[in-house]
Amino acid sequence: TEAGAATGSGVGTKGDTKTLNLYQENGNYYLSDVTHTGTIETYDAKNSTSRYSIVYDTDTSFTSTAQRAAVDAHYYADQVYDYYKNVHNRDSYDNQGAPIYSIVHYSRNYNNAFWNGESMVYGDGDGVTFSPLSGANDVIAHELTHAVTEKTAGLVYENQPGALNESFSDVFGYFVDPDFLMGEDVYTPNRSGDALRSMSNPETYGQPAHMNNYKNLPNTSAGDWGGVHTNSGIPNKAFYNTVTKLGKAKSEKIYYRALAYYLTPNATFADAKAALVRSATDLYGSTDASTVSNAWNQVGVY
Ligand SMILES: CCC(=O)Oc1c(C)cccc1C(=O)O
Ligand SMILES: [Ca+2]
Ligand SMILES: [Zn+2]
Repeated sequence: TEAGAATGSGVGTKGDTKTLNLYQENGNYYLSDVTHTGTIETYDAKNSTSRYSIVYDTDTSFTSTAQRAAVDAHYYADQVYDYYKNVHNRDSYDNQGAPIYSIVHYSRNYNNAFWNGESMVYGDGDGVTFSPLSGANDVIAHELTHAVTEKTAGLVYENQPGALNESFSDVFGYFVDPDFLMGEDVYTPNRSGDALRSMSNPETYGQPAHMNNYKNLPNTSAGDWGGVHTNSGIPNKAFYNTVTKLGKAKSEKIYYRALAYYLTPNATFADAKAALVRSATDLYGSTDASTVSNAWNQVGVY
């Protein structure tokens, strides 16, 4: 038969069955989703950090244990692509239909996920701190939003702009997975009810929720570039204050507008407040804008 799009199914990291968009050629079925402008493709690093090969099978069902992380990465990449297209009319992270690449089984016992400038990369976790990191849609949304941020505001990954970079990734993680926990589905598989971060109560996981507790860490790798994963608790709490008042529909338009039109690479928390207040004014007027302003006042950003 002619090569082209096919539909299949796979078993994810939680043992659940998911429908998959595939590409069929010469009797092989690839994790290559050709239903959008750019393809969405999923690769396997096989515990290496430099050699990847596209995941494929000789039939349309991806049910092996080794394929589970790839099934989730592929399915959730499509879900996050659809979120940005359907809600914000943004065609992939560059708004020009860039292909989206995911790499799973990166390294060994790797408790990390990251955007490497062209692909989302997921470790398998060590089974204690994390289970395979592609198993949570808020993680995929977080990573792909790093790519959106890079193509829009370009928030520099250090100090306050870096903490904003992190926060915007968590915020769009909320919009795709609307609960205030981040990474809860892959964090500590042997303990329930906890998470990597909490946006409603950042302090639960050691993050500040107010400027009075801003942590001045060194702008080094060891200092997490001025504590970008620590100080993001403050803008995350401001987001929590905003979305609990304005709701998801208004908040996602305000946050996307600020990210795509107003924020600049060296934005401080005060700049982010101003950008969000301006976006709220543009879209919904002064009452909602003052709600946003108060949300930031409450975390000590005046
Ligand atoms: C919610 C996703 C997330 O935070 O991924 C990271 C992990 C698990 C470790 C180190 C960095 C990141 C990141 O993407 O910032
Ligand atoms: Ca979540
Ligand atoms: Zn991040």
